[in-house]
Amino acid sequence: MAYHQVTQASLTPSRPAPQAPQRRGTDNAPGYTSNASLASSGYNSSFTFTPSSPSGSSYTFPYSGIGGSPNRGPDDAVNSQIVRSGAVSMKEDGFGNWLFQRKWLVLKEQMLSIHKSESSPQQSVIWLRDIANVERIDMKPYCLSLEAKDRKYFIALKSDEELYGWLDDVYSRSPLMGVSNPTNFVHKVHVGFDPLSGAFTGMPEQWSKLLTKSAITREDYAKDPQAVLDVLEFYTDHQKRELEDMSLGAPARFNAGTGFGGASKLNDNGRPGIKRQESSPPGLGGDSDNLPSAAARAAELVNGSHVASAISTVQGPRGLLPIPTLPQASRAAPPRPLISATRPAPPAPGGSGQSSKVDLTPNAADLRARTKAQGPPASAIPARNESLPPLPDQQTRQQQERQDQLWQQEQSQRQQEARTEQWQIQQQQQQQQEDRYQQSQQKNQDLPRPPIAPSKSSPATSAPASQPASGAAGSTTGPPPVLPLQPSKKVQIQAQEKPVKLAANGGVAAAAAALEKPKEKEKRISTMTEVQIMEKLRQVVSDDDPKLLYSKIKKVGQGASGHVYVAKTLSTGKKVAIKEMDLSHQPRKELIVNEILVMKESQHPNIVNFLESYLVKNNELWVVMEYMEGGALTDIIENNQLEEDQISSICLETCRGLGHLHSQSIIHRDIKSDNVLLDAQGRVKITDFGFCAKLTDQKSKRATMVGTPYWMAPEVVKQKEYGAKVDIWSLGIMAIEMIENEPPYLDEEPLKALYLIATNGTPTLKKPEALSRELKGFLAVCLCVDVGSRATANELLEHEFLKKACASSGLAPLLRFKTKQGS
Ligand SMILES: Nc1ncnc2c1ncn2[C@@H]1O[C@H](COP(=O)(O)OP(=O)(O)OP(=O)(O)O)[C@@H](O)[C@H]1O
Repeated sequence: MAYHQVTQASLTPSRPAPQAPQRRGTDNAPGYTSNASLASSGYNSSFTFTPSSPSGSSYTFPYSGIGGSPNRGPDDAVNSQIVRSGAVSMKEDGFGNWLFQRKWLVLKEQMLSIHKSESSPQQSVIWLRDIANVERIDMKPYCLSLEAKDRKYFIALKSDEELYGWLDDVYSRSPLMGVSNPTNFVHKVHVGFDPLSGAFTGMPEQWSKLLTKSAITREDYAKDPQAVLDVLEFYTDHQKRELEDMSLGAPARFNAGTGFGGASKLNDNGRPGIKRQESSPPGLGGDSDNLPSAAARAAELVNGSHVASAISTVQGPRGLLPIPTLPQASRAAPPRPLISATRPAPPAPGGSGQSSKVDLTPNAADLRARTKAQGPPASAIPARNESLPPLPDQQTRQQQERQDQLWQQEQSQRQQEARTEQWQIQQQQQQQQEDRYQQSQQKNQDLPRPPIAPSKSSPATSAPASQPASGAAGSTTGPPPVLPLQPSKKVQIQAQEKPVKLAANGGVAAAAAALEKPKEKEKRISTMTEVQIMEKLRQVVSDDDPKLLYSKIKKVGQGASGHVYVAKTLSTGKKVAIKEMDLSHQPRKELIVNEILVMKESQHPNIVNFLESYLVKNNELWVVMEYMEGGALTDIIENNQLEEDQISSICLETCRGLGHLHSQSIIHRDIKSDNVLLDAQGRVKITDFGFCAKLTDQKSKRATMVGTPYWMAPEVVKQKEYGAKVDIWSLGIMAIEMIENEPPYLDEEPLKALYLIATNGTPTLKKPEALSRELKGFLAVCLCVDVGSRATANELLEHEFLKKACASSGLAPLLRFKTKQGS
C-alpha cells in the first residue's frame, strides 16, 4: 500500500550525496515511476514517486534538481546548447544598484549569459562553476538570489514554475553546489508499507532517521502505519516552523532586519516555554506563498542532525517536542520532561496504591458514540525498534547511517556552539537591561525592588534538567542553551462550531485517501510589510503615555514575547498587569496585533480582560490587562493536590470562557494549565490568545498545527481539519493535569508521544479507581476521539461533574503557597 505524503524542504540531505540524484522526469530508479509533477504553487519542485512494488528493498530517494549534471560534451559544444532562456528582472547586489532591470537570461550547460534583450549580444557572463549558492528569497514574490564569486544577483521571475525551473536548472549545473544547499522544495513521496517485511518503502531519509531513533516500534508501524507517517509529517513540519520562527527573529539578509530577538522562552519558574507559530490572520493582509529567505535558511536546517541539535536544546516537553537526538536505549537516563521533574507527584484525589493504567470508563450516556477502540496502554507496547534485528534492506543503510551520524554530530556540535554563544550574548544584554531597569526603579520610585528573573543570567541553570542531551552523540556536554524563541502568535477572526467530518481514526485506507486530497495548509507569512503592521498597530493602541497612567510595581512573569509586570493605575490605585514587549524583537508583529484585537472583542468574566494598549517610543508595546494575583494554574497544580470540587470549579469556569469564545467563533487552540490564571479571589480566567483562530463561514475549519503537543487533540496531531472542539480535548487534558499533575505521555519519547496521541484514542488514567464516576464521565466526553461525539462547551456546562463545582472562594486556599513563597 502506498501513502502519499508531502514534506516541505525537508528531504534534501545535508551531507555529500551517496549517489547522483536524478533529474525530473528522467532516469527513474528501478521500481519507481516518476510522475514528475511540478506542483503549481508554493515551494514546489515536487516529485511524486510511487513504488511499483511493495518491496522495501529499493529505497532510493531521488532528489529533485540536485547535483548530477546531464552528460556534458566539450565546453564549446555544451555552451552552444541553450538549456533555458527567458525574460527576467534582475539586479546586482551592492551600493547604488537599486532597481531591477529587464534582462534576457540564457542558461547553457556551463554559463549563464545576461543580455539586454533577446536579440542583443551578451552583456556579461556568470560561470556556473563560480556559483556558490542559488536560493529562493522573499525580496520579490518569485525571486532568486544567486551568489557567484564575489557578486550576488537577484533575479525576479513571474511564477513559481519559472522560478523553480531556473533554480533547478542552474542548481543542477553548478558544481560548487554539491547536494546540501537547495531549499524550499516540496517533495511528494509515496511511502509504502510492506506488511510482510514490516518496513516502510520509499521513506525520505530524514524520516527514516527520526523513526529509527524514536521509540516507535515495528509493532506500532504494523498497527497503524498511516499514523506513523502522520506524526512524522507533523513532527518535521513542527520543527521546521519553529526554525522558521527562529530565523524570522534573526537579522534578515535582504529586508530590514528584525534583530535576533525574542526573549528566551523560560517562564519565571524556570519552565521552558511553549511557543509555536501561526498563520497570517485575516484582516491583516493576505498570505503569501513565499517563505522568506530566513525561512529558507531554517529549512536548510531541517535536515536530520541540524534539527536534532538545534531543537533538542530549545524546550522541554511543555513546549515543543524535542527531537530525539539519541536512541532512548542508549541514554543513561532518558530526558525527563521538565514539568514532571519540577512537579511533585501527589496522589490522585482520595486515591492511593499502585498505579495502573486503565481505560476511562465513562457511563453510557456520557459516551455517546465513542467509535474507536482504545489502543493498548503505553506500557503494553513492546520494546523499541532498535532492539529488533535489522531487516536485510536496512543493513547497508545502517552502515551509511553510521557515517552520516558522525558527520551530523560534528555539524550539530558546531551549530550548537554558535547558538550557545549567540544565546549568551542575548542573555547578557537582557540582563543588563533588566539591571538598568531595576536600578532606575529603585532610584526613582520608592518601590520594592523587582525580583531578578530567575535563571536568565545563567544558561547552565536555566536550561531545564530534562532537556535532551545535545552535542556529540547526545552527550550532555556544556550548558544546553535555550534558544531565543519567537512569540509565534496567531489570531484569526470569527466562527461557529461545525463538526468536522474526519477520516475514521486508525482507518489506514481512509486516512491515506484523505491524504491524497491536497490539504489546505494555512499559510503563515503575512504579506504585510513592517510598515503596514505598525500602521495597523497604531490604529489599535491608545495615544496616551502609559508612564503617566501606571506605575510599575514588580515583574510577575516572563513570556516569549516580553515581561509581565504588576502595576498600579495612578488614577484609581487599582492593580493591573502590563505585558511589555519590545517590538524590535518580535518577528511576527501582526500576530500580536491580532491578539490585542481578539482580547478587545472578547470581554468576559472568564477571560483575562484587556484594558488598554500603548505604543511607547514606537517599538515598545504595553498591553494592560486585569491583574491575576493567583498566577497560572500550572503553579497551583504544582503546589497543591486539588480536590474534585476544585477541579470541577476550574473546569466549569474555563468552560464558560470557552463557551464565550466559541460563541464568537473563536478557537483558543492552546488551552492548558499555563494559560489559565486565577485571581486572589479564586476567579478563573483564560489567557494567551496568541493562537486564537476565528472561523468564518468561508473557513469553518482549520488545518494548522497549533497548540502544545501534549494537549493537542488527535485530529490536530493527525493534521486533519478541526474546529472548536480541539479546545474541549485540551480542557480534558488540563483536567488530567489537575488529577495527575501532568498531561498524558509527558514521559514518552516525543515522536512516540505523538504516535500515542494519534493512535491511542482517549488516554488512560493512572488511578481511575480514585476518581468519581462523574469526573471520569466528564473526561470521557472531553477526550472523545470522535469529534462529533465530543461535547461542545455548552454541553459540558450541563455535565453532572460541573455541578460539583465549589465556589471561587473554595479555590482561594489553593493560593496559600504563594504567601508562603512570599509572592
Ligand atoms: N494578567 C496577568 N496577571 C498576572 N500574571 C500574569 C498575567 N498575564 C501573565 N501573567 C504572568 O506572566 C507569565 C507570562 O505571561 P505571558 O502571557 O507573557 O506568557 P506566555 O503566554 O507564556 O508568553 P507569550 O504570550 O509572550 O507567548 C504568566 O505565566 C503569568 O505568570
